[in-house]
Amino acid sequence: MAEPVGAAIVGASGYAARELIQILLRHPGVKVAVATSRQDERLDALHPGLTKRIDLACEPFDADRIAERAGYAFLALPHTASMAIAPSLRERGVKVIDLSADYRLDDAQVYEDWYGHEHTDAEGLNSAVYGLPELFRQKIPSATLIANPGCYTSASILGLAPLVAEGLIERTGIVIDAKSGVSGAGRSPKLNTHFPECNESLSAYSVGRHRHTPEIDQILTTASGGGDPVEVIFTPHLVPMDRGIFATIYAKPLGTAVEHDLIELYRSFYADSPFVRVVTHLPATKDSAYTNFCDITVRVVRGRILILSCLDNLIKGAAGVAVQNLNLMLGAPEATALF
Ligand SMILES: NC(=O)C1=CN([C@@H]2O[C@H](COP(=O)(O)OP(=O)(O)OC[C@H]3O[C@@H](n4cnc5c(N)ncnc54)[C@H](OP(=O)(O)O)[C@@H]3O)[C@@H](O)[C@H]2O)C=CC1
Ligand SMILES: CC(=O)N[C@@H](CCC(=O)OP(=O)(O)O)C(=O)O
Repeated sequence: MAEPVGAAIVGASGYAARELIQILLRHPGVKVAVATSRQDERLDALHPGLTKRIDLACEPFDADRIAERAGYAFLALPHTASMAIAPSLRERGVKVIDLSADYRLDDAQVYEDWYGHEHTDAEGLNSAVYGLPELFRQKIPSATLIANPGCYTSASILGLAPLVAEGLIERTGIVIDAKSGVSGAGRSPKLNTHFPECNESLSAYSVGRHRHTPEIDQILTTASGGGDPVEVIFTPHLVPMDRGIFATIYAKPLGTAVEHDLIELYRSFYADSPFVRVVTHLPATKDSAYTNFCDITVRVVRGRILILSCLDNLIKGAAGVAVQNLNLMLGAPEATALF
């Protein structure tokens, strides 16, 4: 049997990193060979809930040491931290799957406008492939840098892609009312995710200015085949639950919409996508929690199309899709280690 490929987890103490490690520990073709952290700790001390033991101590980030032991690096870092180190890995031949937002937007100026930071890796931005396999499966195997999608973004894009690809809805005025569990904000404590602040409370945030807006617009415009930009009104909410994203999406059809036909369209659009479940019941976050599934259904109400889309933010929204991307890059079955 071939030797497993080495993988590095950068930012090993975070939530997305924990899910990645958990998934990779059951991957037959991959060995977690390096974990880097600013914390001098063992992985099992950082993540006592891992269901399989891993005997690995974290080390400070060092591109040379990663390149010696790993062909692939997952960057589970905040945005700006990823683009500060991705070039050093790629120069050494390490393929990068970046979970942050640093390589998702095509245009450095749009990144600067929405993230408030200058983009410092133009070459990376040009070569990155957006890692949503359901739309870009053909491009991923040859990529050397994957821009893994955001969690709200995946739920929203997967919910809308069949309609924009078929030109069935108006391209502007699409409303995405989205909710996230608190783990979506990461493990580092912040005031709004402090228990007494968010427990027993539901709140909207970043109204009209959430950074996932241009990402959703960009990918849906591509999925529509180009032309006038698709524009969404995206409103995120924080919900006092650990995990899960739920997006309720409203779109105006260009002709008469028939629910049954739309369900058939979605089934056919995702026929080759093992992790999109087009369902007829109303989905709930509990049904996709801890899985790599995105559950979607469609309704027609008073002439509007409603799409309900939900997934686990840490798995289908982050670590699970990252492993889907790795599998495609390795030429392995896309679902390896994910069921
Ligand atoms: N949480 C979610 O649902 C999703 C998250 N993402 C994205 O994935 C990435 C990781 O998210 P998540 O795991 O939730 O975040 P966490 O805050 O849980 O973890 C991020 C880790 O990055 C390291 N880190 C933090 N700041 C810096 C810095 N300035 N320089 C270097 N390293 C730093 C820390 O690791 P250490 O202390 O070990 O060095 C930290 O634990 C982010 O870009 C996030 O936006 C994407 C989709 C969904
Ligand atoms: C609840 C919460 O705070 N969620 C995060 C999104 C998590 C995510 O997908 O972020 P990236 O685009 O950085 O990968 C937010 O709204 O910024």
